[in-house]
Amino acid sequence: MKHTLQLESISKWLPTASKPIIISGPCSAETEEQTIATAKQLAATGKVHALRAGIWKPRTRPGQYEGAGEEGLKWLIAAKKETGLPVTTEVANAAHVEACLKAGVDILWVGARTTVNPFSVQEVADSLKGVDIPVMVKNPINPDLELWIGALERLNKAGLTKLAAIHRGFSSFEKGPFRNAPMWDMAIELKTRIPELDIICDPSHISGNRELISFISQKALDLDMAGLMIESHINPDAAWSDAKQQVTPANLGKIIDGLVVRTVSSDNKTFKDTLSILREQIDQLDDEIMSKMAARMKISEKIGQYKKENGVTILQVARWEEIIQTRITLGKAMGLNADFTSDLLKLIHQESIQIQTKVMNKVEERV
Ligand SMILES: O=C(O)C(=O)C[C@]1(C(=O)O)C=C[C@@H](O)C=C1
Repeated sequence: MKHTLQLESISKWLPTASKPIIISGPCSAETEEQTIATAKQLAATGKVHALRAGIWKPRTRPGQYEGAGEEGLKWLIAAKKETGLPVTTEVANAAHVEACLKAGVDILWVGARTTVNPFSVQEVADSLKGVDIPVMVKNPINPDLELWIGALERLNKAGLTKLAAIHRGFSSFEKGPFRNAPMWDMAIELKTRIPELDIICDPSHISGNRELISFISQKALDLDMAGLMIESHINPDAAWSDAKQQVTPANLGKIIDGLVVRTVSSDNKTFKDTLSILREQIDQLDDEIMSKMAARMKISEKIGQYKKENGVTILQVARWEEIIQTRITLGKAMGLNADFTSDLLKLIHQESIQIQTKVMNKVEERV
């Protein structure tokens, strides 16, 4: 589906920010002192472009710290006055939006648990009609790209053009090394479909663990994301929410210093020439892969016809097992990753079955 969003890039609405844009601050604004002290230390690093803090916290189970509420907005604005940093917080309904606009919050974000619900997103969008404020939209907790895009569209339809997406990873029942599975292909697909949309990565929520923040951040920058939203706290271990994933402002500075910022292209002539030679080689190989693939499918079609005439089933589990095992071994010997070979073969098998299904169901024309 084609998506036409009217967008203004972050460089227009955070003019002081150079790539990567860094948004940082505590998971939750806990007290006025903690909010202002964190903001001051962040500003002192000279590396942060906006201050974040959660005021209303959607928690999985009741009984956890659910945020300071409207009172916290005052602390955020006080921190802005002290540091000059624009401030941003999460909104989930019209009342939150109204309170933020009244207080003078600069940027809003819609959280993952809100993006999943079109009613809530619509409520936020409606309450922002006629207001010119940047809004960042976190991915929904479930890996549904259409829902993510749909939320951006709802806001865009309400007249908001200063939009960005935040990639914070996806919830899953199976627990992997990350708190939220990054599913990078989802962010890549979003960027491919809407190239003019800036994406900010939230390595704190993806990792759930401060040790992995550098790794995730670097990966995000190498996928050409516009910036990072990283949680920080003056005393992370004592944080009232998400303690394990927060870093001190000083450590945030170190993480940022350690990142390699690469550009999408280079003006270096040797680089350009070499890249174009290598790309030609890839074009050539892709041509060969495609024609081999087409030839393979033709044979599959013939097998389908032959099976049809002999009343034999399409699926041949033993043969397929044999193909998987031999090709994985072969691929490994050639330096190919076993998962890659297996995924590729699965796709080929699906298509092959599809082709044979068509053959089987084709009604022969009578002459
Ligand atoms: O060997 C066959 O019987 C085929 O139909 C070919 C093929 C394949 O594409 O390799 C397709 C379906 C079967 O499950 C197994 C293998």
